[in-house]
Amino acid sequence: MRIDVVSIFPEYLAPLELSLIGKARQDGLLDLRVHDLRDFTTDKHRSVDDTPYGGGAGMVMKPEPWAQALAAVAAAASVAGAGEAAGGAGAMAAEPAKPVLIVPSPAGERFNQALAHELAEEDRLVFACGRYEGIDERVIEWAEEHFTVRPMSLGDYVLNGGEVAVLAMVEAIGRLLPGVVGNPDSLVEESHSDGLLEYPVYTKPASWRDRDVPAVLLSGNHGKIAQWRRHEQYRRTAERRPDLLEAFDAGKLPRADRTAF
Ligand SMILES: Nc1ccccc1-c1cnco1
Repeated sequence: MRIDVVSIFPEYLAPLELSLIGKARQDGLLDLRVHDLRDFTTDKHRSVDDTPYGGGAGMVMKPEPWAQALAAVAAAASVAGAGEAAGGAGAMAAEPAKPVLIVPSPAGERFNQALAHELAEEDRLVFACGRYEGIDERVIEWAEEHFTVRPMSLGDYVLNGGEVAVLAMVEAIGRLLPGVVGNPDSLVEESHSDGLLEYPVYTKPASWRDRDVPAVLLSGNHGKIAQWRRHEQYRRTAERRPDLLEAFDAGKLPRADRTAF
């Protein structure tokens, strides 16, 4: 997968050089490139924002630098994509699909684990990090010609820009790519992997500050352990995220199991 990120604070994305995602990049499992929006300005002040039409506080990001940056990214990525799609010299180059352009925004669709899995299937992703009061809306309209545009929110709260959201989304997506996580089994029993919260985990010592590990986990009875873990998932989800449990009430949770909540 190739990921391009455009930001006025490229150094904000430095954490993506670390740990799991950093190693995936070194191993060639993820081609992630960060671009400075100011490199696509033409004035001596490298300005990227201006006052909003209609008045109001704050500044709006100018359209032209974004169009220049996104067009450059689309062109660069499509050259790479076309090469792959062509299957080598001589073959007819297949028209690469339009990259997905994710625009982090409080006004976007809600990002979740299902979307992380969906986006992990894409060949290319482009992230546009807005700042100030946002990006001139005409950029989003123009971008539809070159991208599948998806404004996306991490949740109902306000950030100062899209970079933090990109860090979270790239980690959530990147870790799902083949070969990135050492043991793929560990991706199966995580919170939200099956729509429920994960069960509690314990390690040595078996007794710590007068608190004991649940006896079933020391029993060696794998059927009982699996049953206990599943029950804990439902109990936790009912307690902390009843909204998620609705989907299970509808189809996944046998009624008999509801007696415990
Ligand atoms: N508040 C924001 C401001 C700028 C870019 C993204 C966001 C955002 C994303 N998810 C929640 O908020």
